[in-house]
Amino acid sequence: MASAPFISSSEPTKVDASNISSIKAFPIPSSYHSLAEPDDIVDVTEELAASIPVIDFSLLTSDDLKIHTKAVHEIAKACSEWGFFMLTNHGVPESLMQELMKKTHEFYNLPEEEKEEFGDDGDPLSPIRHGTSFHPPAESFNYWRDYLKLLTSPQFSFPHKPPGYREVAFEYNKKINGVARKLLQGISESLGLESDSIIDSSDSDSGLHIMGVNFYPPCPQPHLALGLPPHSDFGFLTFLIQNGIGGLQVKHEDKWLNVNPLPNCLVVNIGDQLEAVSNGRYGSVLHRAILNNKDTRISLVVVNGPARDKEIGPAPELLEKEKPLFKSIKYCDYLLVQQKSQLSDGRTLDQIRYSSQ
Ligand SMILES: O=C(O)CCC(=O)C(=O)O
Ligand SMILES: [Fe+2]
Repeated sequence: MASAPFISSSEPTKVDASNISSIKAFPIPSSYHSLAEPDDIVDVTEELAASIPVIDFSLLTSDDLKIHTKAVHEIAKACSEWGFFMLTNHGVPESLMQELMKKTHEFYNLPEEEKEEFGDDGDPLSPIRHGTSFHPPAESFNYWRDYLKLLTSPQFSFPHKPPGYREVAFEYNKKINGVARKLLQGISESLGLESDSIIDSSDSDSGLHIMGVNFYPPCPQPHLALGLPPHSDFGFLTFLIQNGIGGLQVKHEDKWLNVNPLPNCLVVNIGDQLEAVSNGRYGSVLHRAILNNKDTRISLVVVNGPARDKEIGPAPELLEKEKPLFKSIKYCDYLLVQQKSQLSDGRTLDQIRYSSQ
């Protein structure tokens, strides 16, 4: 079973506040003090953040070849220079995203005992996992978030409560899968591959897709703790939405940048499988979630990926002129490696990287 969902229980620590002059004086347990250098979170460059690429999805899907080709070039640039971008005009209705956030709030407002049946058993391939922190068995710090992780493809698994949550998530997931498919085609083209090359070789239409719901309550000492530590995502692409409260930071040119998404956009980042397929051309971006002491933040990610038993490695077409940087490995085995990794060991991808090229 999961460790007790400590965070969503109303008060992390009972303290007599009558003679405390600042919220910062509330102690959070030292096991949450993962920010070794607290100044780290303010060392961000707003100027660079303003140039985060924006991709207009409607141009990618245009019937006009010139417009489509230009969009593919822009994707190539965003993926190779940044590893993430904001996707606008994606066609996922705003009302659907809002309803999903509303239902997520309702889920987290359920009494703890109502969520017990979904407790994380530690198996990354379990259909529904509810828990707290990041990878509880492998980490040396606790992280200030509760999570829900769902296998949404090939079979759609989702909690049956609160009423309507499953249905709205199903609809959202279907829409995101449509966007993900088109984007993977554009990305294939941007690598000089056939449009369906990545989809076909990874059987991603029957792929293992995972939805993650992150719940970050206000943290009394946000300068000491993190919601999520620096990590890269394991799949091809991650699609993120949030409830209007910021907290996502990405590492770019060795600096942490705050991501302030445009209204209704999808924040997309490259994951490990795409770095492997592209033989390192498109880097899987490091990112993390910081905290605040005022508002509950919710983010929701959909990670699409190859079919569980497909062996994934650099696309053979790319290896005609260059050596492979990564070994091929079955997707489900990669997920197990990631799950077992100590976070301090660096990126999981390094474990399948050829040592000297
Ligand atoms: O909450 C966020 O902004 C980041 C979420 C994330 O990186 C993840 O779920 O993998
Ligand atoms: Fe992530």
